[in-house]
Amino acid sequence: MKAEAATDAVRLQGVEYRWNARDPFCLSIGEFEVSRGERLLLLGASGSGKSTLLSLLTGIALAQAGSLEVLGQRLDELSGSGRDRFRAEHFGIIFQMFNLLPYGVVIDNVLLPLSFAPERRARATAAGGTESEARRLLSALGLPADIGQQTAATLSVGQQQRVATARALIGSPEIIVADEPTSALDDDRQQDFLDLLFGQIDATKATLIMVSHDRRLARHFTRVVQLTDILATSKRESDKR
Ligand SMILES: Nc1ncnc2c1ncn2[C@@H]1O[C@H](COP(=O)(O)OP(=O)(O)OP(=O)(O)O)[C@@H](O)[C@H]1O
Repeated sequence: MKAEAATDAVRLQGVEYRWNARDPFCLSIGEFEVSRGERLLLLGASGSGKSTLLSLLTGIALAQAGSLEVLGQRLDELSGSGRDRFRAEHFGIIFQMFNLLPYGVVIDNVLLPLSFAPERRARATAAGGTESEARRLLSALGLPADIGQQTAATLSVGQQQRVATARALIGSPEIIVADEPTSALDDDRQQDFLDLLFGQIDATKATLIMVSHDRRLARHFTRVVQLTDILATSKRESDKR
């Protein structure tokens, strides 16, 4: 479906999810909305369910109850392959472990999402060609000009993180999701990285949803939400007991 500009980026209501039926962990969200263009930081302790929530938002996991809409599209109305296409087209994802193809060269890693996302490919092509757009992003993220043909496995952690970020940004998806992308960096490099990321996001007006347990990042964002504050009331009460 066509994503309408008037809809929220993300809207959840009464969403429940367990990874498996016998697992005591259940993520249970009352209401949660993210407007388009927000830079949202979602804070929560380790194991509280932040990555699980990102898996639900991106359609990697499917909620067992409730309603979850992204850009006006209910994800449970899409088939598994439809959710995969929707994710590739509308989300740029920076994973906690980056998930680069280790034996692929940097340029191929950055271009990868375009194989599954015709609208993103068309935008990157219109911006001057897919390869030149990949190189522009790598350079804007502070990587040297000759890095494109290097294999991903030979990069430092900081370089891998920037390549993963270029891969998320290419073709200007509407929503950028980042799972603790700064956790491996010292304070100065965190600040550098966030400045570069925000600079690129400002240019495309994308929505940013970042999860972290590090509340010192809060000042960089337009809104900060504690995961415990969006849990369904019954779940919050049982956590207190
Ligand atoms: N792919 C998975 N399969 C099964 N269980 C999972 C999976 N991912 C997470 N879990 C479980 O879901 C619960 C919440 O984990 P999650 O990774 O969402 O928390 P988190 O807040 O992101 O933690 P961290 O900050 O340590 O990354 C944990 O009990 C975890 O073991």
